[in-house]
Amino acid sequence: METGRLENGMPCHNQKQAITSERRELEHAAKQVRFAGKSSSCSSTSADTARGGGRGGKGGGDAAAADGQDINSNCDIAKQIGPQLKLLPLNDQIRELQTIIRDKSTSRGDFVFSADRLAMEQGLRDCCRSIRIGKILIQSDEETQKAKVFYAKFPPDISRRKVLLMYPILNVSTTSRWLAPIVWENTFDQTVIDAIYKPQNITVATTVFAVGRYTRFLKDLLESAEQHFLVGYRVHYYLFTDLPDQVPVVKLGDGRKLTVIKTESSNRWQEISSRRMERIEKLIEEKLLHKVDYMFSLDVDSKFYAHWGAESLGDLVGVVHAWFFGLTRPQFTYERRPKSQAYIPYDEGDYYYGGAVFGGRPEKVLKLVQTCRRNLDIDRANQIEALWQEESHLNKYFLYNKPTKLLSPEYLWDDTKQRPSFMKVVRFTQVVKNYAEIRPNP
Ligand SMILES: CC(=O)N[C@H]1[C@@H](OP(=O)(O)OP(=O)(O)OC[C@H]2O[C@@H](n3ccc(=O)[nH]c3=O)[C@H](O)[C@@H]2O)O[C@H](CO)[C@H](O)[C@@H]1O
Ligand SMILES: [Mn+2]
Repeated sequence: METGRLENGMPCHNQKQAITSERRELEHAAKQVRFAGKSSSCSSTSADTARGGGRGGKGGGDAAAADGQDINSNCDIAKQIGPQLKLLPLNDQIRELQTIIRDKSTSRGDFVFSADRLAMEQGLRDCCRSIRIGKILIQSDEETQKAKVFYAKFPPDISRRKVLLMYPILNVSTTSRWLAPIVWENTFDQTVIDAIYKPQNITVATTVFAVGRYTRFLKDLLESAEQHFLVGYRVHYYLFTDLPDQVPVVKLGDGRKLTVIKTESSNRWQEISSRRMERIEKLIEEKLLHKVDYMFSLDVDSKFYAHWGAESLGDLVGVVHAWFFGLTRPQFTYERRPKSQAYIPYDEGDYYYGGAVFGGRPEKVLKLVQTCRRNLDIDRANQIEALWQEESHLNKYFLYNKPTKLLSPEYLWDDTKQRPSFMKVVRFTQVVKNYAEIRPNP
């Protein structure tokens, strides 16, 4: 991609309009160059940061490189294509224009003025009448989930030309194929949601496991939860740990409770993570069924950064894993060995769900954890452990028992991953951790 021609060689017939200031704007707008269907521009210097860190060395790196929404992967693509591709960084002028058009108080006139400058096409046509413009529309195919060119019209000699790629429109999907909502910022009205749930005086049970050295995450998780997680609602934390002495004292808000449950340790992290299923099963049967309205299971190595409210509640709730959002089926790290109960063939699957967050009504979650626990037992008897332990089994369960509500990666981000521009808020994130230092085994 090359903009030099715009400033130097491009024949501009309408010289009167191409006054210096307009040219400068054109230049600035041209810097908004991005990939169609990709989220962000990037500079080559950020290309090597934040790759696959959250997956403990298995599977994640490749996935990150192919992630359509990942700012870093744009740079990887730039590297693959070679020096003939130039990515221009987002600058303050563009940010200013974007801020103006998103501001509720912007006047109609200012909106049109700024939107025109961002869109650029008319400006280019006015300025440079001989410029040839092509269009391309790429979307994921509903069936195969692969990128599909729906429409393309280019000048016939495009291969010989310098191409300025601009103004992609990026959409995130807000419903699944089975019409379950996918919760993103701006897809819900918090006032309406609270008006529905507050009068019901609901209680939300929340299970957290902190075994061995993972107790160190408790303070940040609980303190940030008190600031952001279902604030104003009754929340009952059930904290499973082998080290009750290490549970920090955290001041809880009104109507909020914490119960510590002593649990066994294990010398394998895979076991600790997987055994959550049977422990949650027992807890639901003994304490939660018909007593609480909703529940969540959360990873402890996490932190809340922003509002997580009643918009997250539903009969059966799953969250789209940050590293796999926007990827296609074959790239998901499902269990691929038919011998495992978690097996999912390459031509099946909807999303890759994170094991760190799931929830719903207790009776629905009970079915989920029972099924996963049974399948984990069968696998154990057959001496096979699914690639991502209970997360693999959870993905299998959600394939045949579709969640009624999906939370977007805003609800399960990863601190090692750069936030793409279309994602307005990070609500809950996996914190950076040194796996070798905190886990009982490699
Ligand atoms: C973001 C995400 O979806 N993470 C999932 C992923 O990797 P993660 O790397 O997030 O797994 P992890 O090390 O955080 O383990 C999952 C959870 O098990 C607990 N724990 C684990 C080890 C230990 O020594 N002590 C302890 O308490 C703790 O609550 C932790 O949050 O895959 C795991 C299964 O392999 C789980 O499904 C995680 O939820
Ligand atoms: Mn985790």
